[in-house]
Amino acid sequence: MAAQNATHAPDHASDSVRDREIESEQTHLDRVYRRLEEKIHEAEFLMDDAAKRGLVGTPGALAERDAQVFQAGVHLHRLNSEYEDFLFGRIDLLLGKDGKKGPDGAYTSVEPADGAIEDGRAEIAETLHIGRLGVLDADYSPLVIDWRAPAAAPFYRATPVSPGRVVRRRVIRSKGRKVLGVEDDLMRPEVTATLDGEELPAIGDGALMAALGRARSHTMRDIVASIQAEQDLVIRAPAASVAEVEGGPGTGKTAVALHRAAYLLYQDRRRYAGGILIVSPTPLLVSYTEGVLPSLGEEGQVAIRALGSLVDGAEATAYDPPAVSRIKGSSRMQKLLRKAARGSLETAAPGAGARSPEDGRSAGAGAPAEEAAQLSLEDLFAAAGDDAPAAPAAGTEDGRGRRRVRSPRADQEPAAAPARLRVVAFGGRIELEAEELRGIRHVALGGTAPVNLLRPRARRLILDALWTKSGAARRYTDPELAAEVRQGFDEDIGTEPDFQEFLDAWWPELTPRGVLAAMADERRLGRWARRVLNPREVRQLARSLRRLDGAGQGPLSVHDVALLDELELILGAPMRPARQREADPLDHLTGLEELSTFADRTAGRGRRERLAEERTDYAHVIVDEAQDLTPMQWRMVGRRGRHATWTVVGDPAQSSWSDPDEAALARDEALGTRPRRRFTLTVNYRNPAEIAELAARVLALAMPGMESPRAVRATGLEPRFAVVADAGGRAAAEAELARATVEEAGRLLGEVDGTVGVVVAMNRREQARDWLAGLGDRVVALGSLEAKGLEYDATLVVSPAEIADESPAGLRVLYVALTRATQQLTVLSAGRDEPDAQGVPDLLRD
Ligand SMILES: Nc1ncnc2c1ncn2[C@@H]1O[C@H](COP(=O)(O)OP(=O)(O)OP(=O)(O)O)[C@@H](O)[C@H]1O
Repeated sequence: MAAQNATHAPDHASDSVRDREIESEQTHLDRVYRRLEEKIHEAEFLMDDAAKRGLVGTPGALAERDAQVFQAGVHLHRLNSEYEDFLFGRIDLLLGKDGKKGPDGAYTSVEPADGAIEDGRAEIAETLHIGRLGVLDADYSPLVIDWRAPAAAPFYRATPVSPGRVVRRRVIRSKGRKVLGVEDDLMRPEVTATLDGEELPAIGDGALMAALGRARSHTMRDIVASIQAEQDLVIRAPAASVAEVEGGPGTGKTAVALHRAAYLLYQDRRRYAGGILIVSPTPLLVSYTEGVLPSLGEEGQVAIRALGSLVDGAEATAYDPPAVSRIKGSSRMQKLLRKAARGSLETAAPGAGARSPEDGRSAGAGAPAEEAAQLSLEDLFAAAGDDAPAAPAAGTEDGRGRRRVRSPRADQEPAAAPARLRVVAFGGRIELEAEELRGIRHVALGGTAPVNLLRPRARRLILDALWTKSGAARRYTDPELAAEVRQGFDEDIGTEPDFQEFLDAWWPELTPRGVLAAMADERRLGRWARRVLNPREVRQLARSLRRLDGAGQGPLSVHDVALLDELELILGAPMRPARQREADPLDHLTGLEELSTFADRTAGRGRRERLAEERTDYAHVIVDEAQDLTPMQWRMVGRRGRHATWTVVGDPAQSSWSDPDEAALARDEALGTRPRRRFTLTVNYRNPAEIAELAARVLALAMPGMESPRAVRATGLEPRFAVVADAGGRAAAEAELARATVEEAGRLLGEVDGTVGVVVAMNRREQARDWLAGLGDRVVALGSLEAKGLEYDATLVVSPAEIADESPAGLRVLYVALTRATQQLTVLSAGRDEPDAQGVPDLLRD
């Protein structure tokens, strides 16, 4: 590790030395900005020149102008903004072993030359400044090295144990164009190093501690100035395979995942033009982290999506109780959904859950009724339902604007997929009875092809059956004539609008939402789920799907979204004209000359969002909090990375999924046979030791034998234990819990400058929001599962026992709740927590 191992020279430097050092960094930063201004002028000149070329008017000149305007425009966008901390680091290096320089103008050797240190003294041979983007001076010497360039690696990797050429690492704090301060770590404290004849001073208390001590806001900051060596190994790992990263709470897994995305784009922008997908467990974590990549100069090619937003047109807003989540997440659902999709064909009415051509999503009638209904297909065709659920309202128009079949019984729920077909041909009637149609459907559904794509096959089988029944084949013995007559027969019948209408009704195009809605019917679901779910599970699942209307519209849970995605696969997407992905100008830019600005990134946002939306297959997939993905979610995410390389970060000790073995199988399937590289992060940068130690007690219960990460700092502030006063009766106890929660949250607000997170059991989260509404926006109420990945200056955990009892994974969820605080933690116990005399709840006692 770098900084926590780095021997940091205590700050003996006097104020004047500090001021002098700040001034010298200011001089360098001024130079950088002067150079940036020159580049802006260059780009403006190019734009101007390009406009003039356009006046010439020949096609060649116009094309050249377009290319030039494009390039110059990209440059301008990229230069026109100032970053906070644009320049954030510096390393002072010894002479390299081979004296060779790389393309960025820096010496490439990692090891110092023999004789670089003599008698404990050394001369600094090279000083490199590290920043968010690379900037070359007019003579191509490096003014700033991009943090992702190879020459910047020693800034992150050097440790006192293996310092390489680095003598001093400096973190520079600046805002806009002003340098505010510097923090140094000496990698070779035993060496007296000089630069231009002057001894190298060490200023400040070390950059890492300064970064960790900062108050937290509601958004995550990048850690580019203080990435540690074990984290850097992950960030820069080759992307050829799967990087699997494990580490306890606060070890920087999320931060590392985000920085890795930026690094990969820098390394090979062309390759990652296919897009990088970052999958997060909750929308809260998405909004917490989504500012990091823009601050690193990257955004366009990266889509950060919550698991509940991975399917276009679906957005999870509802929660399932743990028992229902377990059913919906289990890989048993694959089989059930296949049966439900096929079964829905028999029960679905025309339009029930059928796709609307405008949006490709659901439109249709209400929930299927169980009763049969008589349908009449005027004149030529007739169909009757015997097993028949919903059909659209009589006389209405369907989603395609066509006339619908009518139900003669006005008092009845509109019904049914037609079960009988009657046509007139060769001067007589030909009928296919319910049984025959069922047989045809059965044959058509043979195999595993997507249900919606089997309709042409079913149509052909029906025409075959009608032809056979007509007896025409026997009448025409000349094969050529027979074929001709048959062709005419198919065309006449097949193009008849009523026949097509029959097909729409008998083999409607199913939508994922429609099938999900059909599963809300417990009796029908019971049939489909035979030998897959037990009756209790059937009841729980059906009940949870009653949130949806007949067309499947209504609030979805995060687990429903994975089911919709699976159904999309089972049903098959309707044929849509292929859309070409828009070209992204960023695809063309590589190397040190890359500069991007906030203006650039926000200007292109709309188009970039579109780019992300169109993608369903990515070049690299990063899964955050991977321990929580259910088997069905792994299948959903896996489909988005069939040709991707992967980075998977997680912590088994924080898993809220109850069957880790089943999830591991699904994960293996998603990652396939790609080679894997494993990394472990071992240092907790979030929690002070006092909080980490308390959390470790729950870890010992949740996962005996599992090691906690080592906390990097201590604050001297022990967690506080508060107890809800005894009150007679349930209502009084609830009121007392509310009062104590508000009081403790208020106390924490008074003690920290930044944010306070109040974590309660999931079924209390709305309640807790109401309780805390008057305390302002520094305080946030969270259900236990929502706390995942987030952090606050102070955390109040309300009733650990309630959280632990919520689900079979409750202890691990409690472990997550206890590890969210960067400074202070209060645990509030109620009666069921069985607190001792000091207020320590039973679960947290030593
Ligand atoms: N090298 C670092 N320098 C400064 N801060 C760091 C560093 N590494 C991690 N942090 C900080 O530590 C905190 C925890 O990081 P992060 O959320 O990425 O951890 P995590 O492993 O994903 O945690 P969890 O598993 O609990 O979600 C964040 O505030 C992050 O900015």
